[in-house]
Amino acid sequence: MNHDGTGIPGVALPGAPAPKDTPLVELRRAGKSYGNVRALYGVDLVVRAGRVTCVLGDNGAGKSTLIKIISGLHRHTEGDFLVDGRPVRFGTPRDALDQGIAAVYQDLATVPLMPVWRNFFLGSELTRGRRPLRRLDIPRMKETADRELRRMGIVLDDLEQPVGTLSGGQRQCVAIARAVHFGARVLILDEPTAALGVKQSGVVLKYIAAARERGLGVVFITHNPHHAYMVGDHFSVLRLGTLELSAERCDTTLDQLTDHMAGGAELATLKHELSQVHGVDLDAVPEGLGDTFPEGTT
Ligand SMILES: Nc1ncnc2c1ncn2[C@@H]1O[C@H](COP(=O)(O)OP(=O)(O)OP(=O)(O)O)[C@@H](O)[C@H]1O
Repeated sequence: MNHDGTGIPGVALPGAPAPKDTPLVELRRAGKSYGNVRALYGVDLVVRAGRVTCVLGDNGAGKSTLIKIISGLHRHTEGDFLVDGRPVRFGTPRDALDQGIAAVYQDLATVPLMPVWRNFFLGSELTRGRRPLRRLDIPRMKETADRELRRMGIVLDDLEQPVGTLSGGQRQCVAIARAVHFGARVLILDEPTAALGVKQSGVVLKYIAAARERGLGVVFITHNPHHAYMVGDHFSVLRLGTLELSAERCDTTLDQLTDHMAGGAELATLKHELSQVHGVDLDAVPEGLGDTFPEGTT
């Protein structure tokens, strides 16, 4: 059941949003091994209502493993995983969705040639009438999609336009609004700004803030400390499967965050290597690697 009484299976009942700062999801000394590979260990993380928890880390740091545990794709092999203070062990992503935990992945799982409203309800279509005369309730789907997008502050000229014609940022925003509509109270965003330009990234960051304003607990996975710092309330930096930094916004600066991401020693090595290359202006190399190179190349 979803909250508009449409009987959509597998969608969490939202109820009243939890008060701000309520812990929704908690990992305590959690870890995951794939056979002999210890991808994650000793990780403490709290996702709170009305707050954005940023998870940063370089390639292979364990970010995907962490979100796969929370979203029910993988089971943790060490420590505890709690939802609303109760230990859980999800078998499938459906179990996570039933608890209101929704992940929005980079590839978004949309059908590019289908209209926006149709993608909004993909897999959870509204119907009217009884079998064998049951059919899609197109007017209600269009009206609901329009209303929900507007509630998130997303105004599209035409919901009939194929989702493939939207910009990457707009598509992310539609996916966020969709997850919120279907009862998400914990929203996991897997590098939503990774493939976007500056302006589009700004649009997505705005809707991350909008989700927080609606009381959701947001987990924002990113390589980019600048994007994290613009909206984050808490920062967890992973390195080689373990937490290198866990800090509240008031306890860390953007420079410190960037430094943790870059790794001071690695930056020094890189600067040394660059100094051997003709034509590189070393004075222009900023303090952090995250500044120096586009996402995904550091
Ligand atoms: N299915 C798997 N089997 C074995 N090892 C895995 C598996 N998935 C991940 N790993 C290993 O676990 C470690 C963490 O990987 P993970 O994908 O969680 O990192 P990440 O921070 O998401 O990296 P990226 O930003 O590149 O996606 C890596 O060493 C990776 O090789």
